[in-house]
Amino acid sequence: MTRVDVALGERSYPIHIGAGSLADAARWRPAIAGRHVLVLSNTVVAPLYLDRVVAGLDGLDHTIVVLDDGEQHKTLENVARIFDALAALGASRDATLIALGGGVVGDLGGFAAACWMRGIDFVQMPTTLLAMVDSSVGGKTGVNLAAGKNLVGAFHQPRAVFIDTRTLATLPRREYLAGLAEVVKYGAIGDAAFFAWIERHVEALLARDEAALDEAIARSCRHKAGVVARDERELGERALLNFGHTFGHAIEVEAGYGELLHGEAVAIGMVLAARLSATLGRAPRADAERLEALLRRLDLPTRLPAGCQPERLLERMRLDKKSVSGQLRLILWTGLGAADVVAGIDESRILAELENDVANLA
Ligand SMILES: NC(=O)c1ccc[n+]([C@@H]2O[C@H](COP(=O)([O-])OP(=O)(O)OC[C@H]3O[C@@H](n4cnc5c(N)ncnc54)[C@H](O)[C@@H]3O)[C@@H](O)[C@H]2O)c1
Ligand SMILES: O=C(O)C(=O)C[C@@H](O)[C@H](O)[C@H](O)COP(=O)(O)O
Ligand SMILES: [Zn+2]
Repeated sequence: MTRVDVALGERSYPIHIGAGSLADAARWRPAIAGRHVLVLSNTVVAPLYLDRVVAGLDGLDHTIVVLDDGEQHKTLENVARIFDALAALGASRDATLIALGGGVVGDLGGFAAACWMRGIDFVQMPTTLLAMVDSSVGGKTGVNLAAGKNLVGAFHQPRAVFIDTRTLATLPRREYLAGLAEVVKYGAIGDAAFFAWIERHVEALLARDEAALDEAIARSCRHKAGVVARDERELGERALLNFGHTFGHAIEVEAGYGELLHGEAVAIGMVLAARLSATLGRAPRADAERLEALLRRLDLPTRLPAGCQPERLLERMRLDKKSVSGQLRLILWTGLGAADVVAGIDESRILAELENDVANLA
């Protein structure tokens, strides 16, 4: 079992990484303070793993909410469903919400926990690679609107994160690869040595080799925990974790929620950000090519899907949460392992980069 701590004063919490932890209630049960527990999951994960968690809730009053599967269900309507279930349970302020599933369940459950009685405890039990390396850590919670990704949300840190790496055995390949995109992101934005490690371990990662996975998850969690501890509310450095996301979120919404996975859209977005950095003379083009080559080896998409309209993508990008007074701010890089926040980019340069991609000129 590996432990990584997120150091946030009185809101500090541990991330426990290891095989089999869901069935080991003695390990996670101490994270539950009160008598009331709501377990949130979805129609895919619940049949696989819910019984392990429920078996550990002996003596507590609990209820279960099972969401329909998919990004299109990360909605305010489903948050309201959770409130109804908490009300029916009679959940008081010392209640705990357990989010058992991928990033959709975690983001949505965390947001419901942030709102119920102005904030109750929540515990993350991530079951996708993406949720293990990224969404279960750091306390960004929220839901999508038709207008854009994660537009409604709150910062609300979990009490603890329990990563049972054994659950990855049932994760579909496409979902697994999407998680690897966020792993690559950590190397790209701040850890060139980790990037090189991923390059050397592509085959092991594709084969879901246990040792390689443990290393990738632990390094990713350590990276994110450090950034969150230094900048919990994204006033500075945390924005770098959004590398590829201004493009990526716009692509995700334009494609239609659930069509392109979050990690896939981020992969395309990171390549666009890297290429734009090169076009603006901020970074070597060879580094953009190296990033794209790695993502391709991981069988991730790196170019815009057919039918994407650059003008529409740019319009969507303007609603990005990093914009200030309507002015876009993008995470670009100066090369592999070094990203920064850039404001004041001429929008025509961004549009041209999108058009190049669509025309496959790159
Ligand atoms: N809060 C954050 O910091 C943060 C970070 C990154 C991404 N996100 C958000 O996370 C979401 C994406 O998360 P995701 O990629 O986990 O998607 P997801 O939650 O939709 O899960 C992916 C798919 O895998 C299935 N699944 C989950 N665990 C499984 C298992 N062990 N075996 C078999 N199937 C399993 C799910 O039912 C779903 O079909 C997006 O909404 C994104 O915006 C949030
Ligand atoms: O934790 C963060 O900070 C991130 O930006 C991590 C991202 O991978 C994640 O997709 C996050 O949900 C995006 O946040 P948003 O603020 O752009 O909605
Ligand atoms: Zn992301």
